[in-house]
Amino acid sequence: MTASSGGTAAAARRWWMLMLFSLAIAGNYYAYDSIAPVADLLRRWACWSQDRIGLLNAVVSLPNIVVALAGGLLIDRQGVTRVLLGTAALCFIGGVLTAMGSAYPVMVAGRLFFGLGQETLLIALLGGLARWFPADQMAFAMASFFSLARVGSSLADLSPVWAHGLYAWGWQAPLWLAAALTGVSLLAVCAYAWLDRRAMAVAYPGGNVPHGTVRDAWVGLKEFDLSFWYILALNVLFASAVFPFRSTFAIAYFQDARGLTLADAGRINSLVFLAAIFVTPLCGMVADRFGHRTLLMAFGAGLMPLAFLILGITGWSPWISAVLMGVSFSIVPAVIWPSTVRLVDRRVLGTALGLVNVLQNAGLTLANLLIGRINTAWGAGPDNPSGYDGMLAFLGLVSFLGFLSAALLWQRERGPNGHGLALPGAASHGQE
Ligand SMILES: N[C@@H](Cc1c[nH]cn1)C(=O)NCC(=O)O
Repeated sequence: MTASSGGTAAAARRWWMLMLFSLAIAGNYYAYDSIAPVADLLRRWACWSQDRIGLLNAVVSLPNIVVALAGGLLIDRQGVTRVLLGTAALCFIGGVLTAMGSAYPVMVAGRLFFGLGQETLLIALLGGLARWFPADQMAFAMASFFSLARVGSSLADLSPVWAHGLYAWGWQAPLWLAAALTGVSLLAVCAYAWLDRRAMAVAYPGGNVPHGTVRDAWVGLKEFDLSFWYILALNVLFASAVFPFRSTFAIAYFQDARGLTLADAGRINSLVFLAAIFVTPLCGMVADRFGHRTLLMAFGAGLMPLAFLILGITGWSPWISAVLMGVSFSIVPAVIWPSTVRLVDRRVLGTALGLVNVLQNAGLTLANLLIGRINTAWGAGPDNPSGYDGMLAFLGLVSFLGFLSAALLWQRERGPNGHGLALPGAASHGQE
C-alpha cells in the first residue's frame, strides 16, 4: 500500500490537504509580493532610495541560490512535514520582523528570514502534493495550487485598492496584514501536519516511513535523465524572463514606452496573474485528461517570445502581448511541475526540486541585474522609449531559449526514452 492509495476517505483527505496547501501558498505569495505596493510609501515617507527598496526583494531570492538545494536535501532526509513546519515558521518570523521594522536593518533581516523559508516551503508543498495525489489528478492538483498562489500575488498587487484604509496609516499596517497571512499559512501547515500524521499511521503502521539518504541524493543527481535537464532549462529560462519583467520592469516600461498611466500599467500587468488564476486549473485538467504535456509546454513556452516580439517590433496594443503572456503563464506552470515529478525518482524529488529552484533563483537574480544594466546603458526612460528595445530583445532571446528547451524535451519524449509525459494521467501510472 502506498500513502496515496485508498478509498473515499483517502480521496476526501487529499482534497483537504490540497485546500490547506493552497491556503499556505496564497498567504506566502501575498507576503512575497507585499513590498512593491508599499514601495511608493517607503520612497515618499521614509525617503528610501530605489536601491534600498530593491534590496528588500533581493534578500529573498539571494539566499536561495544556495539554500533551496539544502532545503530539498532536507526534505528527502527528514520528510515533507517537518520541513513544512520549520519553513512556514521561518516565513512567519520573517513576516513579523518585516512589519515591525521602521528601522531598515530590521526590515532587511525580516525579508532575509522570510527568504530562507520561502523557496523550501514551496518545494515541500509541491513534494507533499506529489506524495498524496495519484498521477491522473496531479496536474490538476498542482495547477489549482498555483492558481491560489496567483490569488495571493494578485491580492497583494491590488491591496492599495481593496485595503486602502491600511495604506493611510503608512507602510507598516499593510505589512502587518502580510505578516498575518504568513501566520495563516503556518496554521494551514500545522493542520496538514495533523492530517498527515493520521494518514501515515494508516499507510505505515510500524512507523517506518521511508526517507532518502544523502547518498541517494548524490546518486540520483548523477542519474537524472536528459529529459530532466531539458525541463530544468525550460523552468530556469521561463522564470528568468517572466518574473523580472512582471515584478520589476513592466510597469515602468508600459508607462515610459507605451504612454500608459500608472493605473493602466498596473492593470495590464495584473492581467497576467488574473488570467492565470482561472486558466491554470483548466490547463492542469487538460494535462490529466489528455496528456500531451510536452506539447502543451512547448506551445505555452512559445507564446512568451512571441509576446515580447510583438511588443518590440509592432505598434499593436500591449493588451495583445499581456493576453499571450497570461496564457503562457497559465500553461507552463500547470504542466511543468507535475511533469518534473514524473521525471525523477521519488526518493530524490526534494533534491531535484531544490536544484531547479536554486538555478531558477540564480537566473532571476542575474536577469534582474542584466536588464537593469541594459536599460541604463540604452538610456531607457520616458524621453527615450526605444531605449527599452534592448530589454525586450534580451527577454525575447531568453524566453526563446526556453521554448527551444521545451521543443527538445518534446522531441526526446516522443522517442524510446520517453517517460509517458504524452499519455493521459491514468494511462501513465505504470510509467512512474
Ligand atoms: N521559485 C519560485 C519563484 C517565486 C515567484 N513567486 C514566489 N516565488 C517559483 O518558481 N514559483 C513557481 C511559480 O510559478 O510561481
